[in-house]
Amino acid sequence: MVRTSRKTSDFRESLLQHLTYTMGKDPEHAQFFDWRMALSHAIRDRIVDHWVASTRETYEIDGKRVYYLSMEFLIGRLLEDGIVNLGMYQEVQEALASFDMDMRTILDDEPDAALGNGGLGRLAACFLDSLSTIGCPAMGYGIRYENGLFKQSFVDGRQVESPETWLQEPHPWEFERPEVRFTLGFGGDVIFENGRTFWRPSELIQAEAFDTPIIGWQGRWSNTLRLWAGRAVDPFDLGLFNSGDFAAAAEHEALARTISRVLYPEDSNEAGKELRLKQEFFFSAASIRDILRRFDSAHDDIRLLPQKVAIQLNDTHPAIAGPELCRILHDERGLSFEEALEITHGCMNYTNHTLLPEALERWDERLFGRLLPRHLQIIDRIDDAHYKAHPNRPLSARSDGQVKMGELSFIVANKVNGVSALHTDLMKQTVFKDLHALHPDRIVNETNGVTPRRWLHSCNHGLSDLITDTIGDEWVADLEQLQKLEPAIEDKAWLDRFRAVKAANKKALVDYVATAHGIKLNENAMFDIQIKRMHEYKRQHLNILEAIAHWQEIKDNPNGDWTPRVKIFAGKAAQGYHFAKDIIRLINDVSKLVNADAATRDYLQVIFLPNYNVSLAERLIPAADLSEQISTAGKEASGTGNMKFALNGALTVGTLDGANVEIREHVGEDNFFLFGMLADEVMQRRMMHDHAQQAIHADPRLARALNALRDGTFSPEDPGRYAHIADNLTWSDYFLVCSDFTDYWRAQREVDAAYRQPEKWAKMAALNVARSGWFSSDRTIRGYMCDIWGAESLIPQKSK
Ligand SMILES: CCc1ccc([C@H](C)CC(=O)N[C@@H]2O[C@H](CO)[C@@H](O)[C@H](O)[C@H]2O)cc1
Repeated sequence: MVRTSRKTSDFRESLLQHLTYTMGKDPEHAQFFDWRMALSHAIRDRIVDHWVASTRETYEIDGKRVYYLSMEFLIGRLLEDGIVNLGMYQEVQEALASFDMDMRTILDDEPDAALGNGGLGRLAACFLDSLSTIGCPAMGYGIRYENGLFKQSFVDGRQVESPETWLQEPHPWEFERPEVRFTLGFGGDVIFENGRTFWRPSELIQAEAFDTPIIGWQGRWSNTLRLWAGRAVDPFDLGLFNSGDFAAAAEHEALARTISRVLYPEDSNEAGKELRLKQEFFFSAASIRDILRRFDSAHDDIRLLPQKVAIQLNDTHPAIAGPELCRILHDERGLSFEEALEITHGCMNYTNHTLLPEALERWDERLFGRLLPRHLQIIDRIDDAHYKAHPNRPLSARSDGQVKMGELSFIVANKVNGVSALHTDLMKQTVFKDLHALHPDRIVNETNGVTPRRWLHSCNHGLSDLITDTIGDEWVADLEQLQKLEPAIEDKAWLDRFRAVKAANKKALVDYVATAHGIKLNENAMFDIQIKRMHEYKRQHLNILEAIAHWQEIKDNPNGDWTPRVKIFAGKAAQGYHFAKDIIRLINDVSKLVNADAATRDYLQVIFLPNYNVSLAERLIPAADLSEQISTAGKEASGTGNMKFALNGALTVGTLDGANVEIREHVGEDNFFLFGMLADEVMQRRMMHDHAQQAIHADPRLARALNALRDGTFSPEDPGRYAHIADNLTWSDYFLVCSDFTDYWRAQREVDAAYRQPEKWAKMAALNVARSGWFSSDRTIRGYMCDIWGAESLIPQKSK
C-alpha cells in the first residue's frame, strides 16, 4: 500500500488521499463504505502519533502499568469517538460537506463492535476511555470474537437471533500483530521429573494479538486494547490435502478459530460449557504471557512484578489468570510456591459484578481437571496455603466437586471491589460473608461510572453545547464542574433552551423510529424508557403490567385528563432464557393492541425496538424524559444506564437498588421518583409464602391486569399464551413484582403529575444533569488508581 505522504495538515487533503490510495476510489464512484474507510484511516493516522508517543513514554518512565482483563468490551462504534476525542468534529464535517457527503450517514455506516453482553462489557469500554483520558498507562486484554452479541429481530413479536458478523468487512481500527503469538495448551497430563513438576498439554493452540488504539480526550494519551484470536499451530496439513481429505486438511485452523469465534450470550447465567472455560483460559494465559514478556524486557528480578504490574480481573471470567501466573512462576521459573503465590497475590485484583447465585462461576472439577490438570493442583495448593494461614476457618475455592471461581478470585486477590455502595455492603453480608470476616480490609467499593465523552458530549450535541455555552468545556474531562450549572437553572431563558434541547432530541428519535420502523410516535408525550438486558430481576414485566393497568384505566375513562406517554422498551434475552423471551413477546403483543386502540393511543403508546446495542442507546438516552430503574432491591449490582439517563436530563423512577441509591443522594430525593421495598424488606417479604396473592388481593388494578394476561386479551388467537406469566407472578413471583406494584403505580402517577408542570419537570431534570458529575468513569478510575492499583497518571493534570 503505497502512499505519497502519510498525513497532510489539511484534513480534506488527507481524506482524499486515503480515498484514492487506501480505497482506490475517486469521489464520484466512492460508496459510503469507501468514505467511511477513508475517513477512518485519516483519523487513525492522527491517533497513531499519540499512540506511539504514549507507548514510548510508558517504557521510558517505567511506572506501574494496569492490565484490565475482561471477556467483554462492549465498545460500539469507534470513528465518531476518535473524531470527538481529537476535537476534529467541525473539521471533519466541513471536509465531508465539501464532497457533498453527510457526516451522520457516514458515521452510521460503521457496525458496532458488540463484543459484550451488557453492563460488565460496557463498563470495561468506558474504563478504557477514562484510563486514556487520565493518562494512566494501561492495557485492555480480551478476545477478538469474530461474531459479537447476536443480532435480534422479531418474528410475530418473538425474538429471533442471527449471527453478528461485524468482521465480514475490513475493520479499520485494529492492527494485526503477527509477531505477538503465544502457544497455549489444554488437557494432557502433569509429570514430575528431577524434582520439578511439568504440565504436558495434549492440545496446542496459538493466540495472535490484534491491537486497537484507545485515544483519550483531546488526544493527550492513548493506551492499547489487545484482543486475542485463536490460530492453529499448524493451520494446513498438505499431506491430508493431497490425499483428497480437504476438510481434514483445514480442520486444525477451523478448530483453533472456534475458540474466538463467538461471544457467549449469557449475561447472568453461567453456561458451564467446556468451550467457555477454554475461552477464559485462552485469553487469560495469553495475557499473562504477554505481561511477563513485557516485564522481562525491562526488568530482571521477577520479585519486582507487583510494583510494576496491577492486574484487574473483570469478574471471575479471567480468574484462571491467578493460578496460571502462579504455575509459570513456580513450575517454569523455579520460585518456591509460597513466593510464586505472594507475587501473584501482589498483582491480582478482582471486581464482582453480580450477587445472582446462577451467575457465579462454579466449574465441575472433572471438566476443570481434564482441561487444566496442573491448574487444579495449583488451586489445591492455594487452598492449602489459605488453610494454613487460617486453620480455624476452612474456606476453599475447591469444594463439593466444584471449583468456585468467586472464592478463588477473592483468595488470590489483593483487593476485591463491588460496583456500588449497596452492592459492596451486600457482598460483605452475603456471598463473601465468611471470607470478609477473615480478610476485613480486602473488600473496597468503587461505584461505577460512565464516560461523559460518549454518553453526553458525543451523543447529545444540543445539551453539550448548552452546557459549554454556560460553563465552558472543561466539564468534558472534569464532570463535577456540571454543578456550576445550578445558578443558570433558575433562569427561565436558560431553562427554555434546556427544554428545547430535549424536545429536539425527542423529535430526532421520532424521525428515526418513523424511518427505521414505520411507527409514528407522539413527540409531545412523555418518553418513558427501559433499555437493558432482559431479566426477571430487572422487572420489565412490572413495567408492562403497569402499562396494561394504565391502558385499562384509560379505556374506562377515555376522556379523562391523562398524561400522554410513550413507553419504549429495548433489550436482548439470552437464547435459552425462555421466560425473558416470553416477556418480549408479551410487550410486542401489548404494543400491537394498545397502539391500534383509537380510544387510548393518543395517551399511551408502547414500542419494543429491536436489536438494542450501544449505538441505539446513544439515540434513545438523549430523548428520554423518564428512566426506568425498577429492579428488585438487592439484585442490580449497580446499573450504568441509570447514570447515562440522569446525565442526559431524564428523571428516574426507581427502587433503592445498586447505584440508584447514590444517584438519589447526589441529585436530591426531590428529583427522583422512589418506590418499592428496600433490600432487607425484600428478604422479609419473600419469607411470606403467599406474598404475591396478598398483594393481588389488596390491589384490584393488579388483579385486573393479571387477568388480561390470562384471558387472551393480548393474544386472542392463542388465549393461553401468557397464562404462565400470570401464574408465575401469582404463585412464585421471586422478584416481588406483585408486592411492589401498588407503590410503583403510585410513583408513576406522581410522575404524571410532575410532567404536567413542564417548568418544574425541567428544573428537576436540569438538576439531575448538574448533580450527576460524580458518575463519570474518570472519578471511578481515579478511585481504582488510588485504592487498588497504586498507579499514577503520566500526563500533567489540569490544576483545580
Ligand atoms: C458467566 C455468565 C455471566 C456473564 C456476565 C456476567 C456479568 C457479571 C453480568 C453483568 O453484566 N453485570 C452487570 O455489571 C454492571 C457493571 O458493573 C452493573 O452495573 C450491573 O448492575 C450488573 O448487572 C455474569 C455472568
